[in-house]
Amino acid sequence: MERLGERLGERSAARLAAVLRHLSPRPAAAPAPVSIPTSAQVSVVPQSGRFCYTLDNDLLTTEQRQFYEDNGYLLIKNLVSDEDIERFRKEFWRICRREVKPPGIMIMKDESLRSQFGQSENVVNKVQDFQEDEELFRYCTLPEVLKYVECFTGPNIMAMHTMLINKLPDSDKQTFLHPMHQDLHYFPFRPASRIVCAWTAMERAHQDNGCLVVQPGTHRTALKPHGYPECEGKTNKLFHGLLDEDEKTPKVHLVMEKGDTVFFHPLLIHGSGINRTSGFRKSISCHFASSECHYIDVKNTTQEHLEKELQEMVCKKYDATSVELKTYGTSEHGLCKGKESTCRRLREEQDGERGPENELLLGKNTDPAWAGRIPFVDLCKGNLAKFCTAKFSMLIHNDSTELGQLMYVKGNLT
Ligand SMILES: CC(C)CC(=O)SCCNC(=O)CCNC(=O)[C@H](O)C(C)(C)COP(=O)(O)OP(=O)(O)OC[C@H]1O[C@@H](n2cnc3c(N)ncnc32)[C@H](O)[C@@H]1OP(=O)(O)O
Ligand SMILES: O=C(O)CCC(=O)C(=O)O
Repeated sequence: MERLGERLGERSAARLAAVLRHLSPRPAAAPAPVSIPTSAQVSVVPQSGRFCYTLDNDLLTTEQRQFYEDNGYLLIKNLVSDEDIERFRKEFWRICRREVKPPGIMIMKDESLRSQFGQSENVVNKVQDFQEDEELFRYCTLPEVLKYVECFTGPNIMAMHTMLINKLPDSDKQTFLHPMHQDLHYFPFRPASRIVCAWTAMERAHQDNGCLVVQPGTHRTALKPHGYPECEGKTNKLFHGLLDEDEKTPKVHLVMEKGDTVFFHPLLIHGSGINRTSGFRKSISCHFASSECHYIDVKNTTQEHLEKELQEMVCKKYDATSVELKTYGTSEHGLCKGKESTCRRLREEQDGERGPENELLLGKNTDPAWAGRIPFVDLCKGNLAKFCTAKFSMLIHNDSTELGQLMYVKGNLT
C-alpha cells in the first residue's frame, strides 16, 4: 500500500509540477513572488485567442460567449422545468422531515435558529452534498443544464459540490446573508476556468428576498483573501467573505424567475442579501469541473486557513488529535460516510484485495454496472476536499480520469 501510495504520489507530484510549469508564465529561475501566495494565481493565466473562459461550442452565440468572457456569468432564462423544480422542492421537504436520509448529506440550520428543536423548512437553510439523493442529484444530470456546462468545462464533467439553499425570512439576525465571496476559495482544484457553477432559481429571486448579487468582470481577478466578515449578527460557520470588499466594481442584482439558471465562474465575486419577505427563497446549484482538472496543495495560500478551520472542527467534533480517515470511519455523521468506505477500500488494498473502485482505477473492472464511473477516493489529510468538495465526484460524461486519478493519489493515504 505504501509503495502504491508512493508511486501514485510521485506520479501526481510530477503531473502537478508539469501542469504548474505549463500554467506558470514565469520561468522557473525567476525570483519568487513577494505577495501573499494565492493558489488561484496559477490558473489566472492570460490565454491567447479571443475567448479564454468559454470553449468552442455550437450552443452559445458569439454574444453569449462574449458576455461570459466580459462578465463571468451567463443567465439562461427558463432552463429548468417547473415539474423538475417541484420535484426538487418535495424532496427537500422529505429530507427536512427526515423521511429520507441520503448518505453524506449535510443539513445546515441557520445559526440564529440552531437551538430550535427539530428540523423543518423553517430552520434548514441549506442541504449540501446531495450526491446520494437520486431525486436531487437529477438536477446535476439534466441534459438542458449539462449542455451549457459543457461550454465551460468541456465534455468530461464532474459534479463537485451540490447545494439546495433555502434562504429563510430574515429573523433580524442577518445570518442569511451570504457575504461577497469567490467560490474558488473553497475549491482545491484548478484550473479555475474549467469550473462553473449552475445555479437555478426555484422561485422568483429578487432584491427583496435575497437574490444573487454579482460584481461583473471580477472573474478576471485573482483569488482574494477571505475570512469572517465583521457584521452585527452572528455569522454562519464557514461562510467566509472577502476581507476587503471590492468597492469599485458595481454590484448587479440578478433578478431571476423560477427555472432561470445562471452559470458563473468560480472567481466571480458574488453573494446574496437577506430575505426581507415572509416566504422562502430556494435555489438548487451544482459546481461542475472538467475531469481534467487537478488538485492543488493549498498550503501557503490564502486557502490554507479554511483548511485549518475545517481540520480543527473535525478534530474537536471527533475528539481526535489528527485528522485521519479512521477517525471518521466509525462516526454516524453523514459527513463521514465517504471516509468509511475509503478506509475500507484502503484496508482491502493493504490486505492485497482490491475494491471495485481500485479495479476501476487500474482499468481492471469490467463490471458493466461500473461502466462510465470514475474511481472516487475521499481524501483524509492535507486539503479541503474532504468537507467541501471532493467528498464526491462522479463522472457524468465520457470517461476521462484525470481528476479522479489525482484525487486518488493526492493527500496522505496513511
Ligand atoms: C462554493 C460554496 C461552498 C459556496 C458557499 O456555499 S459559501 C459557504 C460555505 N460554507 C458552508 O457551506 C458551511 C456548510 N455547513 C457545514 O458544513 C455544517 O453545517 C457545519 C458548519 C460544519 C456544522 O456542522 P454540524 O454537523 O452541524 O456540526 P456541529 O453541530 O458539531 O457544530 C460544529 C461547530 O459549528 C458550530 N455551528 C454549527 N452550525 C453553525 C452555524 N450555522 N453557524 C455558526 N456556527 C455553527 C457549532 O456551534 C459547533 O461549534 P463549537 O461547539 O465547536 O464551538
Ligand atoms: O444562493 C445564495 O444565496 C448564495 C449562493 C452562493 O453564494 C454560492 O453558491 O456560492
